[in-house]
Amino acid sequence: MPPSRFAVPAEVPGLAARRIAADILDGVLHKHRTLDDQLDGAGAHPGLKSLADRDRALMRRLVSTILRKLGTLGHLLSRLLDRGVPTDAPRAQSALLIGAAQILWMDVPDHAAVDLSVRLVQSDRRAAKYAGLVNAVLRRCAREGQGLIDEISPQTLDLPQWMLARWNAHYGEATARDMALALGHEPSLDLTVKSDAPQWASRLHGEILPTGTVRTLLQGSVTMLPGFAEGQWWVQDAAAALPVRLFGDIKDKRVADLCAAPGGKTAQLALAGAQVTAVDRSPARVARLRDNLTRLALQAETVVADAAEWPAEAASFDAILVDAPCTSTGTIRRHPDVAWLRQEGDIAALTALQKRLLHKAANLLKPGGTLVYCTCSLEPEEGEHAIAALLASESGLRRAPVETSEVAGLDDIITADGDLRTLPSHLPNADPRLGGLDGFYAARLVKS
Ligand SMILES: C[S@@+](CC[C@H](N)C(=O)[O-])C[C@H]1O[C@@H](n2cnc3c(N)ncnc32)[C@H](O)[C@@H]1O
Repeated sequence: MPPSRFAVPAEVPGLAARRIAADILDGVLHKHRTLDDQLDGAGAHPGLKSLADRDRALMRRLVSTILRKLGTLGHLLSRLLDRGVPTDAPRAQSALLIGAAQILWMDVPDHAAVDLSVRLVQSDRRAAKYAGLVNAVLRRCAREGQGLIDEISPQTLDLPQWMLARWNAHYGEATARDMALALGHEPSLDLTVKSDAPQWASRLHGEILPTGTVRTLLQGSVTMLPGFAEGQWWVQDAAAALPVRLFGDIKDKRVADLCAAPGGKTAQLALAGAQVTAVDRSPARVARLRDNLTRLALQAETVVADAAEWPAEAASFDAILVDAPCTSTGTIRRHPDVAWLRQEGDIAALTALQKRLLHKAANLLKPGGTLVYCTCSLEPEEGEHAIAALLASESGLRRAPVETSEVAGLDDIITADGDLRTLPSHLPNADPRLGGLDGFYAARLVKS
């Protein structure tokens, strides 16, 4: 990205945030780059450094909203544009998406949304000729957009059709529809606290979920919130906090966390008093895990390795967690780019890796030890089917079904086999922003 793009003097307030939003959107939609990659770390958009916190939060919300409503926006723009969205100028497309999303779902005056999108195209060589079109279409969107959306069922448009078809087949159409509906809402911020949840719920204007997670609607940078710098909590979806609970009492037990970074579950294991070895293949992510543990004042040994090939001694761990890499379709609420970046063909490659990791875990586990396998995927191949295949091939393992009492009485998240299966539509709330869970699967197995 040439720096001259953001070095425009005396820029109109708010334009830099929209320009960065357009760049990041192009990154997801046309360059296959994840949001996380473009927002943090070495690959982060260079213009982010000069954005004020408020503009940065607005930009993030804008991009997330567009990705969450991409099918609806595509439908709407096709109704408002006689000849379709211009294909010879990506900036015209992103300016239309950005303008329409602000008009329909964000607290931005319509005239400002239109004006900023027109400026976005005017400052792009290829898109400048579409300034008049963008102006006219967005004005029409302000007048007619909501009416056009009310004519359709937007939630089923806002997911790739291959994904929706799989969920229809596995969960049934009614549940798949509820899941799609839940994914349309901006999620809460979920925190795992080290202790004294009531105090943190009160200080962070949140509530305590039955499972102990503190859930709040606070927005903006988490690093500015009370308790972050003091290491009193970490960000972790309420569903992601459940698999580690399945180990029960692990104080002083030797535990391997085989896909550990950035360390949300490692932190839970360390907090519970386990002697944790945290393994992850990615050096950069292990560095982040170490930083997180330092902030939280928790200890774990860290190893950078392919866990499936890790040369640790067989039968040497009391407990093993495999939080396997997966398609992450359960995290679309928090990572709406996942819906558009994933392909159905990704599932097969990931299930092959999950299988290798599971067999390694079975080998490293002591007799009598407990293995917890989990993924943040809604695809049965990465959950139920993976465990069925493992149990069929490893006769020394048996399932230890999860009891309702272990998950705060939430019986609808336990399957007939006794595994955990959380869905985005679970834990409903009258205020949808306070409801929902990431989609997780977890199974607990014991070695004889
Ligand atoms: C779902 S994330 C883990 C999240 C983590 N357990 C937490 O709670 O914060 C999966 C992790 O697996 C790591 N990974 C992928 N393939 C791996 C392999 N073969 N061996 C070890 N780690 C691997 C990725 O780098 C990624 O950090």
